[in-house]
Order: sequence, then structure tokens, then C-alpha cells
Amino acid sequence: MRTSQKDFNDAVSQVKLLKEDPGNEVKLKLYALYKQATEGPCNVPKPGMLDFINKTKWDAWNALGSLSKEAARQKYVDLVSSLSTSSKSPSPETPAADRKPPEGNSLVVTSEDGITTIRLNRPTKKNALTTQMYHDIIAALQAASKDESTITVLTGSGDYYCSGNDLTNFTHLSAGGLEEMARSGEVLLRDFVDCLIDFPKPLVAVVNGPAVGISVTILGLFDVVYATDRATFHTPFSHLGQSPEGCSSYTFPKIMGSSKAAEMLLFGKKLTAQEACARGLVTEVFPDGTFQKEVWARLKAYSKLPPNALRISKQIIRKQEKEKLHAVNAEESSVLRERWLSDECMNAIASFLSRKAKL
Ligand SMILES: CCCCC/C=C/C(=O)SCCNC(=O)CCNC(=O)[C@H](O)C(C)(C)COP(=O)(O)OP(=O)(O)OC[C@H]1O[C@@H](n2cnc3c(N)ncnc32)[C@H](O)[C@@H]1OP(=O)(O)O
Repeated sequence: MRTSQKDFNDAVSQVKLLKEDPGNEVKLKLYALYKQATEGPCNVPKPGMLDFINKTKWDAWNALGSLSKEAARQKYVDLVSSLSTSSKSPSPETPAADRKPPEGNSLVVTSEDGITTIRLNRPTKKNALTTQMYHDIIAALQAASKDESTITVLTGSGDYYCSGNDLTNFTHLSAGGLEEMARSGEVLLRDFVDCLIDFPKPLVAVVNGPAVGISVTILGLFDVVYATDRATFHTPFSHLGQSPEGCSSYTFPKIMGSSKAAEMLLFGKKLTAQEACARGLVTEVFPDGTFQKEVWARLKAYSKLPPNALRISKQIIRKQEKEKLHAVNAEESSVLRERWLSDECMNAIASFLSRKAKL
């Protein structure tokens, strides 16, 4: 059956009324089909490499090749109709457990039983770290260093611990363009990692699921790392045209030996929790079913230890390394600034944004 112009116009109006955001991948498909349906095959010049968003949209439109306007209209209408069906609000009978939890603040900080917990809370984005979240974690660590708690914990909500840097951070360009974005990224990264290096109390990572990128590299700066057996540890820097940060170029070889570190940091070998534990990056692995119960019981017991003794002991353990770690952090951050401006990195980010590549 042919799609009429009216069906198409109705579908265009329906998109504006969708109750749920259909996500970037679908929005990109809708954009491309709309352009093809209204203007025909893509014949406008390709946007520059730095113009991530418009380049991604152009790629999606261009990928439709010589698809006819009518076929594009039909695909657009079909896609919108599938979205309208799937985004109906849940009926009153839908059990609460089947509904998505509300996603409020991206970072939730709580203090209880002598433990300050900093929880990454963007489960639908696998707890990817936005620029604002780096600032908020710095502020939370600064507050935790002075509060009454004995131990500080970093963990995640949902099925992931953290998928690393939010790759859309690269698309928020200010008037200073990419150079300015890279410069401010360097400063933010250095401040964030400095804060972890200087953190005065026991710092524990409760790794509740897979960890990627910077959420893995900074583990070398934690005092204890507990992981569910579902966790994986992945540092795909070369795939992203980037280089290691979080002092991992120094801590990883020290923790696991240079060739095991190189396998992770150069070739992006993804480790299971057991492998990470065998290499010394993880302190202990727990079965997923009892992970939360066992870990929090253990931490509650540790939090009753005398806080000043813990603080002083941590200081003496870490003291010799601090200067070295700050120097490594400054160098890694500066190298990354240049990497972010490279074609290799820009192509990798553009590729993620256009959903051509998954790690
Ligand atoms: C200023 C400091 C800079 C510090 C430098 C740091 C460097 C790094 O951390 S490098 C590592 C960066 N991270 C990645 O490259 C991971 C990219 N993500 C993925 O490869 C995958 O999403 C996945 C393997 C983490 C999960 O795959 P899957 O289970 O199939 O789930 P989805 O891909 O559908 O993800 C759901 C949803 O979340 C969005 N998302 C996930 N990770 C990120 C991310 N790192 N940045 C931005 N967005 C992310 C993903 O796009 C999906 O969103 P929607 O399509 O809108 O649903």
C-alpha cells in the first residue's frame, strides 16, 4: 500500500508528541529518512571533521544512497508507527518492578554508618561521565574528605559500574572550538585525578558491573576494589585514538607488570573480574547474587575502625608516591589534550556517535 503525503505529515506531527525520547540512534534514522523523503538523496557538502553532530547527520542521510522519496516516506511512517506503539504509557497493572526507575540526579551522595557513598546514577547511559559529573565528583570528594565518615565509596546504579567518559562531551563545543574544549578537558581531567591522588581517607570502589575507560584507570588510585563476578574491565584507548589517563601508565605496570599492563592499555584487552583480581587490580570478587550484601556488611565493619588511625596509615602508605603520581597525571592529561585534536580520535568519536562502532 502506498504511503500518502498525509500519512507522512501525520507521522511527522506524531514524532513531536512521543512521550519517551527514542534515543539518538532512532532520532538519527528519523532525521535521515525525513531528509530523503523531503529533499531526495543527499547532495549537500559534507560538514567538516570537527562538526561532529552535523557530520553524523550527514553520514546517516548519505547512507540512504538513492532510496526513492516514496520509499523513504514509507520507512519513516513505519518507524514512527513502531515507536508510537512501544512508547504507550504503562497500564496501571504494570508491576512496579517492570517500570524503569526514574533517572534524577546523575550523582547521588549519601552518608550513613560511617560511609560516604558517591553513586554514579545515569543507568540508561551506563553511568557515562558527563563534564558536570566530573565537577560533582570532585566536589563530593572534597566534602567527604572533611565529613564525619571513615570510608568513602564510589559505585554505580543499574547494570553498569561506568562506561567511562561520556563521548558526547566532545560535541559540546564553546566559541573557542575544539582547541578550547581540549584545553578545558585537560584541566578538568588533571583536577579530577589530582583529587583522587590526594584523597586522605580510605577510598573503596564497589564495582557493580562492567567498567570502561577512566573508571578502570583510576582504580589504581583506590585503596580497595571490590567487584561483582559480572564486572569486566576495559580500556579501549587505542580504539578511540586516545591514550591512558588516571595515572594508569604508571600504576598499571606497577600493579600487574609491564606486559600485562600493555595488553590492557595498548591493545584494549578486556579483563574479567577474576582476571583483574589475579592481576592485582581488584582486591576481591564476589558472586553477583550476594555482592551487595557481602560487600556492604564488610564495609560497615571496616567503618567502625578508628578513623584517625586509618587516615594516618593511608597517608604513610601513599606518601612516597604522591609527587610522582601528580607528575604522571599532568603528563597524561597534556598528552590526551593533543590526542583529542587528532584525526584518529575524532574519527573514533564520530563513529561512536553515528553508532557505526560498538566496543
Ligand atoms: C575530561 C576527562 C576525560 C577523561 C578521558 C576518559 C576516557 C575514557 O573513559 S575512554 C572510554 C569511553 N567510553 C567508551 O568508549 C564506551 C562507549 N560505549 C560503548 O561502547 C557501549 O555503549 C557499551 C559497551 C558501554 C554498552 O553497550 P550496550 O550494552 O550495547 O549499551 P548501549 O550502547 O545501547 O548504551 C546504552 C546507552 O548509553 C549510551 N552510552 C553508553 N556509554 C556511553 C559513553 N561512554 N558516552 C556516551 N553515551 C554512552 C549509549 O549511547 C546508549 O544511549 P542511547 O542510544 O541514547 O540509548
